[in-house]
Amino acid sequence: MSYTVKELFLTLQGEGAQAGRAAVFCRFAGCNLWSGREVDRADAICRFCDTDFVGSDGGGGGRFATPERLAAAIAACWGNGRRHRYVVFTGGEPLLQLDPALIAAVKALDFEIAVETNGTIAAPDGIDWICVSPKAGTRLVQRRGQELKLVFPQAGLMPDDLDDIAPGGIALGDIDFVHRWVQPMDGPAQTRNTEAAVAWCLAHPDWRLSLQTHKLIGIA
Ligand SMILES: C[S@@+](CC[C@H](N)C(=O)[O-])C[C@H]1O[C@@H](n2cnc3c(N)ncnc32)[C@H](O)[C@@H]1O
Ligand SMILES: Nc1nc2[nH]cc(C(=O)O)c2c(=O)[nH]1
Ligand code: SF4
Ligand SMILES: [Mg+2]
Repeated sequence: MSYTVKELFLTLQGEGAQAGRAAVFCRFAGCNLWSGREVDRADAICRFCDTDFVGSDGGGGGRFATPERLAAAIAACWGNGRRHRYVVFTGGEPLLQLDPALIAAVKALDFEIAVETNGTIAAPDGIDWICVSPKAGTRLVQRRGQELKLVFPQAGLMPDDLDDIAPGGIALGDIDFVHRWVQPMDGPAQTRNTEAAVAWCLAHPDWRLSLQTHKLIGIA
């Protein structure tokens, strides 16, 4: 299988429980919830996306013919050190492309593997850190992982709606995550959304605030 990558870059994970950790970001092209074209945004299932994932023209992007070639590009992006290697597969929707062969190839180069997914596709085995960010109007297929990161507020998918599906603490029935975050929706109402997210966490201490810290400090 070949892989289409929008961009590859070394930065700090900006969000969630791994915020501040050095990581190679492998941003796959394409998503199942939006074409990525502005003309289609209003009709998309996911309408608030902050990311350009169309094509393969970003820094380090391209078509990779084999898992070994993509893994080698990820390792080159990291540099020489073999310790604490960390790759975050994102997109677009990474689970459209991330497969067992690529997981094995980056593992062979000593990487710990994380994924940022919308939760509509089951994750393959072998991923060390699964962050699911569910989207209103979709079925939550990937219901376990390390973190659940809800972009907030989303009409039709408030944290309460998840409780309705399966009440009772962090393990919500078969919805089972170690951490639960609300992340203010970036966009025109960002300030108001942040205030609302703070208020939510104060009233619901089982949820924590995730800020997009890379945006705060002006890195990718
Ligand atoms: C661009 S998405 C790519 C991964 C995957 N498709 C997903 O949605 O989880 C990466 C992360 O950014 C979040 N995100 C996207 N647009 C956002 C926005 N406008 N404000 C805050 N977070 C956003 C997503 O929910 C997800 O957690
Ligand atoms: N620094 C940084 N951290 C991130 N965490 C999740 C991101 C994403 O777009 O998936 C992201 C991103 O785009 N940049
Ligand atoms: S699911 Fe993720 S990549 Fe796709 S449009 Fe929504 S936020 Fe963007
Ligand atoms: Mg991002």
